Amino acid sequence: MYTAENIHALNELTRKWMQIESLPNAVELAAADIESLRTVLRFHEYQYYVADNPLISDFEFDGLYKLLERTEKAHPDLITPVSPTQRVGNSLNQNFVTVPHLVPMLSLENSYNKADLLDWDRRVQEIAHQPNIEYTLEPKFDGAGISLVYENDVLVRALTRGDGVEGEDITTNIKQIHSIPLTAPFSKYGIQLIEIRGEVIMTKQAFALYNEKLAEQGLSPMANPRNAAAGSLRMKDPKEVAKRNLQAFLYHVSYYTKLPYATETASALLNTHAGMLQLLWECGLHSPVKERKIVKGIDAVVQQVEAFEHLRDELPYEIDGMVIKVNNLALQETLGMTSHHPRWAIAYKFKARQATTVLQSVEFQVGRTGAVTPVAKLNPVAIGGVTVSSISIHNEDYIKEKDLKIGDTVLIERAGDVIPQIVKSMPELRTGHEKAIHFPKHCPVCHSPLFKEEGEAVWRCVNIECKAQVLERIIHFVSKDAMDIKSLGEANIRRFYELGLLKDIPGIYRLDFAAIAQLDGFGKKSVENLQNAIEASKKQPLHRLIYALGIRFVGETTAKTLANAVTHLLDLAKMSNEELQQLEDIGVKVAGSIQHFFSNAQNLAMLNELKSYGLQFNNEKRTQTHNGNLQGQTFLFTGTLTKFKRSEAESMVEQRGGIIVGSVSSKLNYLVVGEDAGSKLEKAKKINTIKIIDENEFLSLLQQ
Ligand SMILES: NC(=O)c1ccc[n+]([C@@H]2O[C@H](COP(=O)([O-])OP(=O)(O)OC[C@H]3O[C@@H](n4cnc5c(N)ncnc54)[C@H](O)[C@@H]3O)[C@@H](O)[C@H]2O)c1
Ligand SMILES: [Zn+2]
Repeated sequence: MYTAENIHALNELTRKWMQIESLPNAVELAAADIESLRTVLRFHEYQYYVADNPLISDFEFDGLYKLLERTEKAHPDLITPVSPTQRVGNSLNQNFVTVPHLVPMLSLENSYNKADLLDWDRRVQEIAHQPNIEYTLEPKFDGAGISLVYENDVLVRALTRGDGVEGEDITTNIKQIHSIPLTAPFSKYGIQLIEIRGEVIMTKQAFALYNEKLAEQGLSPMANPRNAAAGSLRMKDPKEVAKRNLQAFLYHVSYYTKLPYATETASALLNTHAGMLQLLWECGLHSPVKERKIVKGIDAVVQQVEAFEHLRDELPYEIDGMVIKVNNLALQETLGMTSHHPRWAIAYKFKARQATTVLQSVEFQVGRTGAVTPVAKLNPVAIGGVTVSSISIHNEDYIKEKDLKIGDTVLIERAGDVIPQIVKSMPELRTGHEKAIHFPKHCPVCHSPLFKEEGEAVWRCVNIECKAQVLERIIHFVSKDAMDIKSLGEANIRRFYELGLLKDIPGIYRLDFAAIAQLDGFGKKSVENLQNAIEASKKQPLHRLIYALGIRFVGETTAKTLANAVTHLLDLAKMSNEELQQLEDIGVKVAGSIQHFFSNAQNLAMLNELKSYGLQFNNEKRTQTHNGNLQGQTFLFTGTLTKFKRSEAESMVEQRGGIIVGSVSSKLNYLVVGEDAGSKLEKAKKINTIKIIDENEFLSLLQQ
């Protein structure tokens, strides 16, 4: 569609309009410039919707789109039916059958500031001929839009948004999502056929787990939950979809027909948007009834969106803004829609979390397991208030997959507390001066040759004495989530190592404090602190020690599982591969790595030395709670607990000898269900050995 030359020219035009758009005083273009801006927008729409390959961030695109809107408003005579403002985007995929929506699935008008909201409210008031409009606010869920049709209480069809007029039929895939019921009692409300809109999302937790699994298989991580969710919908194998643990929020009824015998007043819920959400909820659909707010007047709206932006990172799922809707459905009808969006709703977008920048160079770092990780150095760029200047690019396959070169323009994303990721490179924008990234053949630290195991993406330095690895192992050992020896930070470890004062992990417990006291910057007090902190670490519970050892694939969760499974650390050395695999979430790969660790003579010598210094090798909980009434029973909590915090409930179980597990499986004894329990409950119902109990039953179980 576009030649390389076109792309370069359009990229330059884009940068020009972006600059103009970012000027402090909103400018409008001269009539003659409109067509050029439209060409730029059409190009980016094509890249985004058709080629699935955006070259600017959404924030940048929205800015250009607004510039066009403003200009068209000033010159209404120049609006043409083919202007980008006159339609919804196009993203149809040939692999699925397409089916028309009952009502077109439009876009939303976007706003980024208070002034835009006030402006919109003024327009609503004008058309409504009334002040103080009642609005609802909902999170703008950051996933993939879907449309569902229930007919005679049965889910008959699920579509993607597609081009807004027609969507792809993804019914089979959607049926894998547990928060979408296959049947729902709409007939109780006199409804025969109903079309519902919503968003399929992946929670932050499911996303993290999914990425962990990808990493275990040596595959590259996904950049964000949205891509992971959207990608799932169009997968060919529904079983794969089921594995991704997707969820859905249903937030809009776009159409319904009444049963012939239904009276006009079948339900008062049918009069407002909030009522509709309630109706969906009562029919068993996951609508945002708890999340939504109803307010009067735009000032209250502004207050609420600000409050929500602060909450953003605490939510279990990603949202990229809020959607504000007119609550009264009759008024919605009066307001109607443009060809692009309904006039009764507007999205308020939060601060952007994506940006484009240039990849300047690549450094290679050696980790504690010898894995060599390439780290890209970037032109510093601010995203969501933080400046990002370097970013892990994981491994050689990742570099190939993302097609990264030094000098490339890249799109990066920083979502909440997730480590920033490169979403993509933009080979279209290359000038020919970019350089390939060459992976080293030798360890950048100890210079021994690097090896790559069959089926793995990672190159490793296998020299066990490699300085980088030794240092990283010690740094990991003392880190916050491991032995947490705060006074012995990374800088001290490096310094002591260089001076020959610290060579390995057990060396921490035979540090020569007299020698340290002689060093610059170490007073009596700081040496004492260091000594105390090291001494205190001997009391750290077993699971921290296991995690601190840095066994490959053994993260904090697995370390807890292992600690719970034994009474003494060295019991792990005696467990067979099969026994290890019986444990929660331990598969063949993790079990192999644990066995590998415990069969290494050097590791065993290290453990024996640590033991001789008095570190906690016993599972204290097990020895103390040998007679606990929940001894050996496994528990999992789901939903919102109302009587206690989840962490409290978990420690009550552990104090009585019970074990907390991470997921529903046949190894689970009790599922404790709070409010709004979701997929875990559904899954547990299918395994009849699991006892499903509520909070009260849980309490009486504790007291037995
Ligand atoms: N980067 C680029 O080059 C480029 C090009 C074209 C478009 N885009 C981006 O695509 C976006 C336009 O896409 P869009 O039309 O899907 O708009 P949108 O994503 O801004 O908003 C509309 C969507 O929000 C979702 N949504 C989530 N929660 C909702 C709720 N509670 N109520 C209603 N809807 C809710 C729905 O799926 C709906 O379709 C723009 O933000 C633009 O930045 C980017
Ligand atoms: Zn090395």
